[in-house]
Formats: sequence, structure tokens, C-alpha cells
Amino acid sequence: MARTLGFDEEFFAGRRVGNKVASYARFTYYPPCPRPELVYGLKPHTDNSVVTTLLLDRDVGGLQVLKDGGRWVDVPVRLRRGELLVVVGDEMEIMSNAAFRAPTHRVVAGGRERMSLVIFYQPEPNRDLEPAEELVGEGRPAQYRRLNVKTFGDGFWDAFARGEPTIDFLNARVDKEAAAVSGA
Ligand SMILES: O=C(O)CCC(=O)C(=O)O
Ligand SMILES: [Fe+2]
Repeated sequence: MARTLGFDEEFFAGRRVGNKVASYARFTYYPPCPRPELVYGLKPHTDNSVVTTLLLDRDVGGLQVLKDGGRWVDVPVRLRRGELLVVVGDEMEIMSNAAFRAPTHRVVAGGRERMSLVIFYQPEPNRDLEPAEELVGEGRPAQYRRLNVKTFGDGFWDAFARGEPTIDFLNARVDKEAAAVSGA
């Protein structure tokens, strides 16, 4: 991802995320649901991660992503055996100053059982998250305030419970109008 922006491999991974990355895995079993119209498998959220890798059930869909304009779109389950889906998380959105955006996604319930194995790669917990200065400049002000990784992670669960994006729940987004006025 760093390379696609013209930087070296350590731009995000080593220098900002750190070398002792915290990652955790979530194995989810979604039982068959008799009334899928009443519940979610997993409610809408963005991930608390730099990136997330997902090993999805190849036979059962359910993962959906929110497109601009408010339309939910099925993520096609066209992965071959052993292939992983990679989802951009909030930490990458902040570090990249929104060059990469964390998609809002959800899992809809269905009549068939489904499993997923998801790994969240997170920065070292004592780090601060902020837009990389190389990605901030004239015409491209910093879009996020600096936040500690642990503060962000703690806020994730409260935000999730409230159904709000963590970035907004923690008031991490710089007000665009204020930034324009101050020239930030
Ligand atoms: O189970 C899935 O397909 C997605 C799970 C997910 O989005 C998550 O655990 O954050
Ligand atoms: Fe997720």
C-alpha cells in the first residue's frame, strides 16, 4: 500500500505501525437464522485495524459494503482456496490522510450457517495515530487529529455499541470548514 503512494515498504509498516504489531484473530460462526430480516449477522462498522484479512466461507455470502450514496453491495465470494480478502481499517485511513478509506461493512444474516476467520493488524499500542506528514500539504490538510492507538481501540467498542464510526465517535475528524479558515 505504501508503494502505491510512491513510498518505501517501511513507510506505514515499520515507521508508523511499529515492529511489535498487535494482531488478533476473530473466528465467527453465524448460525442459520430463521428471520434474517430482523437481525444482522454483524452490524455496520469500520474495522479497528490498519488492515484486516478475512478468510471467508466460499459457499455462503453475507458480507456487504456500503457504497457512497448509501447503497449496500454484496462482496462477491469469488475467492479461490486459500485466498484472503483484505479490508482497509480506520488506522490506515488516518495514517494515509484518507488516501485509503476504511469501508463501512456488515454481515447480513441468512438461512445457511457461515464461518469467517478474520485477523486485525493493529499498530503498537503505545503509538500515536496521525496523518503522515508526507501526505499532508497544500490543498490536502490533515483530516484527522492525533490519537493514541490504545485510546482509539478503547473507543471502538463504545462506538460500535452506539452504531457510530469510531473516527466520528472520538471526534477525530478535523472540521473541514475550520481547517479551511485557519489554513491548516
Ligand atoms: O465475518 C465476516 O465476514 C466479517 C467480519 C467482520 O467484519 C469483523 O469481524 O470485523
Ligand atoms: Fe469488520
